[in-house]
Amino acid sequence: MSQTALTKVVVLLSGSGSNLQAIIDQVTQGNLKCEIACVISNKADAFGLERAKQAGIPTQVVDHKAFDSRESFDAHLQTQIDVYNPHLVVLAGFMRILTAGFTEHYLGKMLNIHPSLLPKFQGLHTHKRAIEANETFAGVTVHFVTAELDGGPNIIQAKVAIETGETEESLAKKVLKKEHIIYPMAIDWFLNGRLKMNNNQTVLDDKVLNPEGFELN
Ligand SMILES: Nc1nc2c(c(=O)[nH]1)N[C@@H](CN(C=O)c1ccc(C(=O)N[C@@H](CCC(=O)O)C(=O)O)cc1)CN2
Ligand SMILES: NCC(=O)N[C@@H]1O[C@H](COP(=O)([O-])[O-])[C@@H](O)[C@H]1O
Repeated sequence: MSQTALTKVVVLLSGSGSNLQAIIDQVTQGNLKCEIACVISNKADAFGLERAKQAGIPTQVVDHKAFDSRESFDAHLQTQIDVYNPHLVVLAGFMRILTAGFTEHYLGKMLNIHPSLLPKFQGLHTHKRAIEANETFAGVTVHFVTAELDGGPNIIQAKVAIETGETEESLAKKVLKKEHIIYPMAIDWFLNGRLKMNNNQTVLDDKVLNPEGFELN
């Protein structure tokens, strides 16, 4: 009997790849039914590429510095991704702002994980900004990617208390533990057809979620 082809996922990253590793681990354990078709980084030295190689996953480097515009970088990146015709594109610490043409092409099938409780602290240096703002909580958001930077509809959020004496490093460590739980969860929901984006809203099991998304306790 022919085996049904696994749904294909392409992962984009720029750094360590611990979120990629969490996804790989869930695939290996049989909890995520998909094939990570390729891991693509804009940084040749991203350790996430090593993690992919150790897992036998094809890798590519598309160096943004080799292109004279965001548009040309994104256009090339898109052609490299579309070779795999993925069902889902996962940004796992991918540190390039993507142009509207690119995000429209993958609208509704591209996810990102962002280390803040969006819409608070869009952009960079989120933990430093949350601590300096005397926030009582920090956290992480998985969201659909749209042209609006970190503005796509939320899917899942997880909170982390900011404690006395918290540092960027200590907070990042606590938040990453939550990231490694909620990203595979969101990907599983998408691959099982439970999660969709409609009219710039997140729909889970045919119900429109609140703007915060599903809150993981
Ligand atoms: N159009 C969109 N592009 C991207 C989104 C998005 O939601 N819409 N998510 C980001 C991920 N991200 C935060 O979650 C993020 C990544 C990068 C930057 C940024 O300012 N990048 C700089 C370069 C920074 C560096 O190289 O260290 C840049 O691109 O000039 C902000 C937020 C991915 N893209
Ligand atoms: N703006 C995007 C962003 O800052 N994403 C963040 O980059 C880190 C990647 O870690 P990893 O490489 O170990 O998965 C994660 O904390 C993720 O939330």
